[in-house]
Amino acid sequence: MTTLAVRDLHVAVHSDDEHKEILRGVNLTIRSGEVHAIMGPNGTGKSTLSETIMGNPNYEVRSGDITLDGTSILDWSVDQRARAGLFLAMQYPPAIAGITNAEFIRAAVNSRRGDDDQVPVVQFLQDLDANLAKLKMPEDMADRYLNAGFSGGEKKKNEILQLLMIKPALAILDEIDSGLDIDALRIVAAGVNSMRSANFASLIITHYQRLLNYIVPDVVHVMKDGRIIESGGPELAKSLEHTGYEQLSEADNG
Ligand SMILES: Nc1ncnc2c1ncn2[C@@H]1O[C@H](COP(=O)(O)OP(=O)(O)OP(=O)(O)O)[C@@H](O)[C@H]1O
Repeated sequence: MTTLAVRDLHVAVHSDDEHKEILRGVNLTIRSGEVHAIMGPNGTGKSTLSETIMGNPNYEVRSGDITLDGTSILDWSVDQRARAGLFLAMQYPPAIAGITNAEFIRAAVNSRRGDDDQVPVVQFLQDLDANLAKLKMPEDMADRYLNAGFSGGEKKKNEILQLLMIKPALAILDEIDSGLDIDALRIVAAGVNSMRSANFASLIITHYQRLLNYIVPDVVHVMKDGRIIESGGPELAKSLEHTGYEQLSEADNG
């Protein structure tokens, strides 16, 4: 069982000429078995939160804490966080020439499993083929360089392929629905839903209620101006579709 807690988190971003505070006191607790969604206007800090949880050094934690099962992870490297079970499906996954998709995924799977428990090659390939089929991805996508020349939708599916292979304890999915056609959206959502269990937690960042019709979250949060200003059940996402974000104010922040 895993509990990720974010406590009064203030984060600034390193840019050339300024140190702008993007997150201004975020509080969030996600436990195994739960799926949380974060919605909110553009530029409000959703990706900043996900990158900070994963340990991207471009984001500077000014104050507050992020804990995994009660232990602060602020000093942990990205690698340590990944080995502890955190996973980020990125909004803009980078392409890496020279490393095939299969090599990358195998290295990630083995890193998560540890030196004493490396995945046997045959088992890895069987698992990979099964998950490629599940996501309706052509088999040759495993042998292509990571994300090189992948379409927008293929990149998103590939992030979910990694999710299914690595089997993290807590997955942050940053706009995995953007750029997906309707069929791909269903396939990706089914892939995520197949991971749902008492041992898996997820934080889903999305702009669209539509994704949440397929992956029904336990909790929906609204982030605005670097804070979570409202939390509720799946019905909150539905009402936002009608009302938008304008009427929500920071005064609602608990
Ligand atoms: N590396 C960076 N350099 C400069 N500004 C940055 C950087 N990263 C993020 N920001 C700024 O921080 C703010 C929050 O960005 P972030 O990507 O977290 O928002 P978001 O809520 O995920 O937005 P969207 O819904 O549009 O994806 C934005 O104003 C963005 O321009």
